[in-house]
Amino acid sequence: MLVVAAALIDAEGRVLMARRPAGKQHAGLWEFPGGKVEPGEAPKAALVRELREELGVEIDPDALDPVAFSESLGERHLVLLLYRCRSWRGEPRALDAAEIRWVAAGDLTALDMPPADGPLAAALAAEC
Ligand SMILES: Nc1nc2c([nH]c(=O)n2[C@H]2C[C@H](O)[C@@H](COP(=O)(O)OP(=O)(O)OP(=O)(O)O)O2)c(=O)[nH]1
Repeated sequence: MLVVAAALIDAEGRVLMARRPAGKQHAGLWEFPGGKVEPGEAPKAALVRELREELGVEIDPDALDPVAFSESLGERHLVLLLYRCRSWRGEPRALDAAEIRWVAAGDLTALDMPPADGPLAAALAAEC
């Protein structure tokens, strides 16, 4: 399963994190907004679509820069691609998540996250 996710970074260098809603796998854990790439879909196009659906923001695919990827061998083999984004249109809203929060880069690794996210948060924090 290929999953794309974004670190939206604001002017203060904080990262937007989303808490997974009840009833879903990893409920209550903090994740980077994003979702599954559909068959035949380009990764960046999938991420633009997911951020529109989940946060109500519009993003130019050219504003997405790859940061790192990680893999997790759970029930399903997951490959998670993380992109960085510093510009978008609209104010992010929690349309899908239980909650969204701006988090200082240095505080990211303290959040409870799905297993695949830890290495990505560390890579992002090291660059910010
Ligand atoms: N969006 C996102 N998903 C992540 C992260 N880390 C991680 O393990 N995942 C997993 C959780 C899910 O199994 C999958 C993303 O799928 P999703 O959020 O589109 O779909 P879902 O299973 O929650 O719900 P559904 O669309 O199948 O109903 O990737 C992350 O940082 N962001």
